[in-house]
Amino acid sequence: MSVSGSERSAEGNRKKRVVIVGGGTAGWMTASYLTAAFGDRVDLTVVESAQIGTIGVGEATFSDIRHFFEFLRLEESDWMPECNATYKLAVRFENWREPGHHFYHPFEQMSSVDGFPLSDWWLRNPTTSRFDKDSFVMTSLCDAGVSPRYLDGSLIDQDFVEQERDDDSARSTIAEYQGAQFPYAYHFEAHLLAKYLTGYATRRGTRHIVDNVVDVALDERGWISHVRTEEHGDLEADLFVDCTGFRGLLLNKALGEPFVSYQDTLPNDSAVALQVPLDMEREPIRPCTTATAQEAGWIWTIPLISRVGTGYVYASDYTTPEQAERVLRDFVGPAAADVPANHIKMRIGRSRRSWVNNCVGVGLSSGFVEPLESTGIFFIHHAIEQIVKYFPSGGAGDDRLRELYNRSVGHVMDGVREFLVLHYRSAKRADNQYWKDTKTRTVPDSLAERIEFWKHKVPDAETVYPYYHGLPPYSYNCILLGMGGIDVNYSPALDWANEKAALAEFERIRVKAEKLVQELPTQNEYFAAMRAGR
Ligand SMILES: Cc1cc2nc3c(=O)[nH]c(=O)nc-3n(C[C@H](O)[C@H](O)[C@H](O)COP(=O)(O)OP(=O)(O)OC[C@H]3O[C@@H](n4cnc5c(N)ncnc54)[C@H](O)[C@@H]3O)c2cc1C
Ligand SMILES: N[C@@H](Cc1c[nH]c2cc(Cl)ccc12)C(=O)O
Repeated sequence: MSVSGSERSAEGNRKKRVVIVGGGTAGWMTASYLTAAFGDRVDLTVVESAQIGTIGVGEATFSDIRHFFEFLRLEESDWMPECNATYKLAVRFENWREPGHHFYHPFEQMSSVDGFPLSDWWLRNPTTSRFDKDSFVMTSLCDAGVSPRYLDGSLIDQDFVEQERDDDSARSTIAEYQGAQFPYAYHFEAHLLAKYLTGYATRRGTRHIVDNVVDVALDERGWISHVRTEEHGDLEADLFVDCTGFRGLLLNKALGEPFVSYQDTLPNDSAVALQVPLDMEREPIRPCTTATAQEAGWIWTIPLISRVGTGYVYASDYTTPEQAERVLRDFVGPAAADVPANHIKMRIGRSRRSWVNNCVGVGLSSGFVEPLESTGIFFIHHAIEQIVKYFPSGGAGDDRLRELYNRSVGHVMDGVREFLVLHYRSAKRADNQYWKDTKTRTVPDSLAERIEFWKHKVPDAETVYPYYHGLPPYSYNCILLGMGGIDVNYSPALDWANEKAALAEFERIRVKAEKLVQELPTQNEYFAAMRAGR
């Protein structure tokens, strides 16, 4: 049966009621975005427990998150100081190849010369031993610890052109900006962002209830009719958003949607985190996330204003929480002596479907992979954009919209899973059982085949995971060439090609990096100026 446009708009015009259960980063990002998208044409409620805490460890993001802030019409100077935020130009991988080795995965598109990516040219004739330094300007900026903006706030000269916008301009989404690589992302305290967004959303009409949801009631069709709270009665809605974190209270527990584990290919299932004070007068704020390989996983280092978020992500099959905490404390040194450790058990994988009937899971309830490439908040942001894109009418087409949503969200997580598995499979390090097993553990089927292709032709759009999952082919090049455990060959055609233009491109990158390192302020200088109101 088809639904006419007028019938649909009549149903669509009724004010929709949305109840979001959970007030972590996912809950408040969703509330803020829906408010910004629909204004008071949608009736929004967020209910969060005062007893059940949120996950917040000091997070790193994708550069795409700027579209989220732009959608909310927020400037960096509005939210960054509130969230102890800093800039992230890359992920720096330490000791994944061998002790003392490091390389970067930067926010910078890799150039092509005569139709071949720079990685191919570099493999044919490595200018130095550092693929990342020869091919990307950002690598030098990270080593030098500088900000991607000058003290007057202007952005470094990149191919990317910042859009001029005024209050009436259209707002962009992630999908519209594929191809143009923005030069940086952020580090921030996710729980402070949730707090900031609480103010944003409630000032714009979102109802905020602090209470425990104690029951989720289903109607005869198996749809959620209401959630029951301890002190605020029953909350009814057209759409329920499950932002209850790893619990998946609505989606997994009440609706019984199965959780598909990724544990067979990504065994890290635990973390221990610390918030370490940082003396900004003396210590540099590195403009990158650092991922340092360890005996049973890796340690993240995320520089924030006045502190560093750090934690050890490990596989409980290979070490214990006590040993992991010891390794982390040794790594950080005396600065962590009085800081309490936060032990976290992670649920790795995704709900089979994230949207079931009138319930959609966003955040950890929908799915999570270990934070190696900082994808958690990207998953949330992507999911919210898709909710708006596939927002239900209440009519007969909704099944199809949900199906499209589930495909899109499933592809993003499955694609990211492949990308992360590649990190372990391609890491040269094999000095203990944990690292040896990364070479023999099963990988997602198609990845095994892709790796065989990549040995002879560096990753491009034709050979990476074929659906949108946030990561461009150049990211795969960075990991393969940086990790060093899989032999990658250059395209044979380059033996007959003239490399003059490629050598000129490497030289252009070197000169540009040298110039920017001279000119740019350090992150410490930049954020001191921002916080002083510039
Ligand atoms: C170790 C680790 C490191 C991470 N690092 C990064 C990173 O670098 N980059 C990144 O992008 N992401 C990272 N993430 C992910 C990121 O922290 C989360 O995606 C993000 O915080 C969203 O969490 P959430 O809102 O889904 O869940 P939570 O923060 O767990 O929030 C759950 C909410 O549900 C509420 N709730 C639960 N049950 C009930 C109930 N019965 N009644 C009422 N309310 C209830 C709670 O009160 C809480 O408000 C990391 C995660 C982990 C575990
Ligand atoms: N579109 C994403 C993907 C991305 C491109 N380069 C990087 C580098 C790193 Cl460290 C993470 C993510 C990415 C984005 O632009 O954020």
